[in-house]
Amino acid sequence: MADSAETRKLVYLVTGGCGFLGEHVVRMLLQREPRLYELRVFDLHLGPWLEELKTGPVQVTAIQGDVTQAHEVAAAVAGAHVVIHTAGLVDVFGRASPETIYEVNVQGTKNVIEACVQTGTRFLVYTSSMEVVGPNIKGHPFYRGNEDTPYEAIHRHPYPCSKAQAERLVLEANGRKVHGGLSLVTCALRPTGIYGEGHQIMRDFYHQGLRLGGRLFRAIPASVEHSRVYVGNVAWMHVLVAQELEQRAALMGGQVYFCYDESPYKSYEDFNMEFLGPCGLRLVDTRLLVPYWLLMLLATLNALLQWLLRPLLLYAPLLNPYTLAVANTTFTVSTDKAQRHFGYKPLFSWEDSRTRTIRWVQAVEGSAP
Ligand SMILES: NC(=O)C1=CN([C@@H]2O[C@H](COP(=O)(O)OP(=O)(O)OC[C@H]3O[C@@H](n4cnc5c(N)ncnc54)[C@H](O)[C@@H]3O)[C@@H](O)[C@H]2O)C=CC1
Ligand SMILES: C[C@@H](CO)CCC[C@@H](C)[C@H]1CC[C@H]2[C@@H]3[C@H](O)CC4=CC(=O)CC[C@]4(C)[C@H]3CC[C@]12C
Repeated sequence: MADSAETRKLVYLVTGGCGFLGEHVVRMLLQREPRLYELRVFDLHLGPWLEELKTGPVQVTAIQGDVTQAHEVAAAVAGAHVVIHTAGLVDVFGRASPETIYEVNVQGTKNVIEACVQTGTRFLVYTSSMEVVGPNIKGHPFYRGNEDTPYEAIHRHPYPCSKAQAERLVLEANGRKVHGGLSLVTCALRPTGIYGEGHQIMRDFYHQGLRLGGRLFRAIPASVEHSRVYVGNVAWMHVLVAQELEQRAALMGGQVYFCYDESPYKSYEDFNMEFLGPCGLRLVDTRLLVPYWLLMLLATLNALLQWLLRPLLLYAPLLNPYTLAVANTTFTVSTDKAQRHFGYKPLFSWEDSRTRTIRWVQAVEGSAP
């Protein structure tokens, strides 16, 4: 579409716009939403890279704010046509308290919804998570499931509980009258494990491998498969949903969509090696030496250490009872609902996603751990 002033009339707000996913959503909007007049980037921690975005035709407004503060959210939402709500505390490592996780992920989402209702913003896209579904506390596998697959979604950990509550609030808000008398249209996207440029956990694994002499030790059987999705395709799905939500409100309003692409089903560790292998690391199979019960013991010791050290320092290793259980439970998605409902097709092929991620990891080598 031609870049002309009369086409540029929409105001978007991206909460968490400086996060791993949020930054990709911001950049994707600037590349793929020709109607954009103003892009508001709302985050607790603003990134310096935002400055470079202020030279283009779109007004980029950086807003340092806290989603737990209703008045800050309302001020950021007022006048926006679309809100993409990605802000959240993504903590399965015990860094934040359950109360804080709830405050950000649930109360923060309530604040976003109420701000839309009070100020008259009609379109809300929420970044939910596969964890709303599973793996559940019983370790039941979710094998090639879709949005309609029956599954006992029971959780205890604060993170999946908070995401499930927030998603439910967003879907229940669909159809509420907003200021001005029109209806709020909401939907929730459920990414599986996101990877790509900026993924902190991938960076952590890479630095762990460098510290261990170029080796990572397999803890999870290769047969335990996870779905993973490239961050660029997750960002693209967010933008596409936001663009289609008005025209297809009756079909898409109140719906959930898994985020998916052509990334292969593999165990979490084997999938990571698609990027870490070409960067010089190798995965050593130690499962004969380290049986699962010993892994559980190590994970439990990590949790105990975290609790004992908390008054002195934050000890938050990747391995804890929750992350081990999740990693050790198959969770794969096979669906085309997003394509059927709003014509989604991945923007990045698996080969392109892999190449981009490898290049990023290679660039990470020089960065501080
Ligand atoms: N990383 C993953 O594999 C997956 C992530 N998700 C969801 O995607 C969303 C983004 O996740 P990531 O980009 O991975 O995490 P991230 O931690 O990189 O980004 C979250 C952003 O939210 C901001 N934020 C946190 N608390 C805030 C507050 N009180 N007020 C304002 N901003 C706040 C952070 O500063 C950060 O920039 C989250 O809602 C997460 O639950 C869903 C599925 C998978
Ligand atoms: C046995 C351990 C040492 O090798 C392996 C530890 C791997 C874990 C750190 C990851 C395994 C599965 C990941 C989670 C999964 O991708 C689903 C997620 C969805 C989200 O919404 C946020 C991230 C996460 C919880 C993700 C976090 C890291 C793992 C637990």
